[in-house]
Order: sequence, then C-alpha cells, then structure tokens
Amino acid sequence: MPKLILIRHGQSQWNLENRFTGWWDVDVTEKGAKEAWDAGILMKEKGLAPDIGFTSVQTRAVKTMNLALEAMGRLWMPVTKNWQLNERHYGGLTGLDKAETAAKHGEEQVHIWRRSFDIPPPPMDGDSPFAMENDPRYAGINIPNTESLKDTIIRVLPYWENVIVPEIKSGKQVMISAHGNSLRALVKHLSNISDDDITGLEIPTGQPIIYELNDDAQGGEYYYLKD
Ligand SMILES: O=C(O)[C@H](O)COP(=O)(O)O
Repeated sequence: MPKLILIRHGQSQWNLENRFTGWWDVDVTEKGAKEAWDAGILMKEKGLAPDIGFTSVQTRAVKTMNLALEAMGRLWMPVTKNWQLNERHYGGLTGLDKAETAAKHGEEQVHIWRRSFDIPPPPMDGDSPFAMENDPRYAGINIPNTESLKDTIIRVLPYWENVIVPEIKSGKQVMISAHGNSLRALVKHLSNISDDDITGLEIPTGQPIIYELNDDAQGGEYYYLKD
C-alpha cells in the first residue's frame, strides 16, 4: 500500500509570536528548523523513503521540506512548489496578534474565523502592508483577499487530484510539506471528515502524519509517526 507523508512546517516566527500569518511569508524559528530536522531523522529511522515531494511556495514549508530531506540524506529528491498548497489566506487578520484580536472581537468570533468551515475572515484591504500583489511568486495568480477552509479546499483538491494522485498511482511515495489549514483541507478529504467535525482538528507543527493509501490513492485512518 502506498504511504503518504504529510508534514506541517516547523514552528514559524509568527507561530511563536501568536500572529495570524496566512499567505504572509515568515521563516521558521530555530525551534521550527529543529522540528523539521528531527522529523527527517524520525522518518529515516522508521524506514520511510519518499520519492517525490510537494510544498507550497512559502518559505516555512519549503525550508521544512529541505531540512527534513537533508536529515534523511535525500536532498536530491525532486520537489515541486505550488501556491495551491499555501496556507489559507487570513485576509484582514493577517499580521494581527491572535490574543489581542480575541480580546477585541471575542473568543467566539475569533474561533469562527479560525475554525468554521465556510465563514472567511474579513477581507484584506488593497492598501494593507501585507498585500502580496507585487510578489513575483504570485505573478499571474488571482490572489484571494481572504479564504475560509472551504475556499482553501477548492484550490487544494484540484492540485491533489490532478498532480499528486497520479504520482501516487504510479507507485511513488509522496511527501507533502504544507500548512495547518491546507493540510486540514487534505485530511478532511482523505479521512472523509464532516464540515462540522473538521472544526475540531488541529495539526501540530513538524510532526509527520502517515496515511496508508489504497491503490486508488484513497485514505481513511492516519497516524502520527512519533506514536
Ligand atoms: O496562518 C496562521 O496563522 C497559522 O499558520 C494557522 O493559524 P490557525 O491555527 O489560527 O488557523
């Protein structure tokens, strides 16, 4: 049975500072880099040997992939980067402190923005210092100004189906380094989690998740490699 490896990037600077990040490009912290390296060591110890990798175009996910592969002695492995694996766009919340936002708008409202299935955060203003319109990595892409989990699923799943699934079906072990919410999108699909239940799923940083897929690249149960 083909194995699929999913990993959320190691701790980022804004995970540490408790700020909404979304598409803003922050680096991993020293702790995050160690999480990524340790994940690679663990994967090697457990006998995993991915053939091909996919990441978002965001530094924290790309670095996590590279550090884990280096720790595994597989830095040579082909890796494709695509914006469709990016974190969900946090709209007008981008850059804000999560605790201060909860103090201002209430815990319940912030929980809805963070975890509801289809209610997006307020949109980002065009003149926001966090607007990404001039970022060359997004040239030609219709950058969203906010995204719910549902919106995230709408751009993650076509990439999964059209680009990643064919690699799995050809017998390759695939590793995906992505983000809390782009991975929630994928796990929701693979494990058939309902719109209501997905609100309770949290994915920790730097911990490899393993799916034993069937030959049709369909999932079901997953486990954390450390367990
Ligand atoms: O974009 C972010 O802020 C984080 O990567 C994920 O944040 P969340 O847990 O608030 O969705």
